[in-house]
Order: sequence, then C-alpha cells, then structure tokens
Amino acid sequence: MMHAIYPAPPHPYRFELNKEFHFAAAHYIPAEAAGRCSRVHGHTYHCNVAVGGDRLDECGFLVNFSEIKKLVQDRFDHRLLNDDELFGGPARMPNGGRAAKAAGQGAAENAMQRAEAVAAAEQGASSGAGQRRSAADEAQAGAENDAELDSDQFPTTEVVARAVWRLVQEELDRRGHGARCLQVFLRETPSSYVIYRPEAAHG
Ligand SMILES: Nc1nc2c(c(=O)[nH]1)N=C([C@H](O)[C@H](O)COP(=O)(O)OP(=O)(O)OP(=O)(O)O)CN2
Repeated sequence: MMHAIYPAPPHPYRFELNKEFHFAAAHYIPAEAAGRCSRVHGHTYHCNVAVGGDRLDECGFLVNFSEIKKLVQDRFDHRLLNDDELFGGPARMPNGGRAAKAAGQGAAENAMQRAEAVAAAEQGASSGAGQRRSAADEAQAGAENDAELDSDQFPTTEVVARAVWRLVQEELDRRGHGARCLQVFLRETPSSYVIYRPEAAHG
C-alpha cells in the first residue's frame, strides 16, 4: 500500500491519528446526467480517516487503527453501495434490479450475479417472451423508484466520503472519549478523490 500524508485542517487536539485502507465496491449513480457512471461498475476505494482527540483509552490508543478499518470495510467491502440504506438502498438497479429477482435471484447480496441475471433476462437466454415483458416492466418500475431517490443519497465519492465520516464519528461518540473524525479522504480512481470535512470554514 502507498502511504501518504493527508494534511488535516487545523484542530485543537493533542493527538491526530490517520488510518489508510482499501475497500472494493460496486455502485451506480441513478441519474441519466451521470453518463457512464449510471451503469453498474466498481472501484477499489482508497480511504484515509483522520481522527483527533486528547484522551487515550486503556490501551494507550486514541482509537484502535484496526477498528476504524474494520468498521468501514465490514460495511462497504465487496458490496453494491446502492444496497446500503445510507445510499437509499436496497438498490433499484437501472435496467432491472427487479428483473434479476424475476430471473430467480434472491436478496441483493451480489451485484455481479444480479447483473448477469439481468443480462440473461434481457436477452431472453433463459426465459420466454412473458418473462422478457416482465423484465421490461420491472426495469420501468426500477427507473420510477430511482426517480424517487434524493441525489444527496447517490453513492458518489462525495456522499460515500460523508457516509464513512458518519460511521466513524458515530463509533467515536459511542466510545465517549471526546474524539472527533477530522476528515475523510476518499480516492475513487487514480485521478479522482474527495476530502470530506464535517466543519465547513464558511458560514
Ligand atoms: N464530483 C464527482 N464526479 C464524478 C464522480 C463522483 O463521484 N463525484 N464519479 C464519476 C465516476 O463514477 C468515475 O468513477 C470517476 O470518474 P473519472 O474521474 O472521470 O474517472 P477516470 O479514471 O475515467 O478519469 P481520467 O480523467 O481518465 O483519469 C465521474 N465523476
């Protein structure tokens, strides 16, 4: 893993901890304007979480590095992000998340399996005309459901970075040591990243 220093904003804490890790996830942005990003695709996300605080725990940790990594990876690694309630889930996949169900797939656990099932349903590889019609109906219903989603929930890099921040801060609050998640750096592709900071400098 490449290690880098991500400058955090000025803060009042004595300790600042940084933890870097990866998670692999699929997602799609349910908006036509997102172009090719509206199709299901995947990334290996590179994440850095910065935490500030003054009080150490019984181990001498601000917070255990591995707990931060586990918290985020357990939630997002090898998932379809759109399935997560943080992003409006369970997913309403364009071109037929429901079609996948119609083609015999169960609950939304594996995006790739479902995508294959959708393709099979659409090509009629394993179904008759009735089922193709049903896949089209389901795709239409899925598109209508997507239209109900708030863009503030779409799993863009910005929204995923904010979701990571919320997960980490909720955990820090549970621990009750007064620690604060200062920022989340999230790299989606080699050339694209977002930094989320909870405290905006402007009004
Ligand atoms: N503000 C945002 N813009 C885009 C997001 C996003 O989350 N927030 N996401 C995408 C795509 O999902 C894509 O994963 C990243 O796009 P892009 O940077 O264009 O990826 P490339 O590797 O193809 O970029 P190069 O310019 O070729 O390096 C798009 N926009």
